Amino acid sequence: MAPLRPVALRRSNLEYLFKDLLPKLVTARKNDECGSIAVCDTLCLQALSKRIHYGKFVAEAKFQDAPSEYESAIKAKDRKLLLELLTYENVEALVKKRVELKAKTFGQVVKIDEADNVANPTYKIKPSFIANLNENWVMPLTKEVQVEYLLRRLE
Ligand SMILES: O=C(O)C(=O)C[C@]1(C(=O)O)C=C[C@@H](O)C=C1
Repeated sequence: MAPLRPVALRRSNLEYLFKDLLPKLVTARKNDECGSIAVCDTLCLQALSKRIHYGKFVAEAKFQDAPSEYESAIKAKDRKLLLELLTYENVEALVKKRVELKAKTFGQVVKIDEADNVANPTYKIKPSFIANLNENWVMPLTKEVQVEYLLRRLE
């Protein structure tokens, strides 16, 4: 397998993270929990980075499945074609549904009344927000990693 070099997050991604995403998730206010917040943020970013960089293993499997198709796109340095080859829209739709279901399951605020009836479910975070985040940010970055990996695959 070709060496797995890290693919750096581009400035535009960092800008998106701090200017667009975080303000949608949190409210700025003074508090004394900065240390714990920084630890949680770091764990989240590490998990995201791991998920995104697993794209390299997926790309390798895709390459081994159809080496000649990928080789010609790699030799032509054709990013657009590589992106087309490695994209499976049906898989992406399934992943999106699964992410939303997981966000519903794990983000549910579990409340029962005195008669043990489960109240209408409410969520700590809107499940569709997480699903859209995955669709618009995590999957495109995973694919970017796959393209970058494949472009170096024949070196
Ligand atoms: O499952 C794959 O084939 C992947 O490459 C992963 C992934 C994803 O990020 O979830 C990325 C690209 C594909 O279009 C579908 C899904």
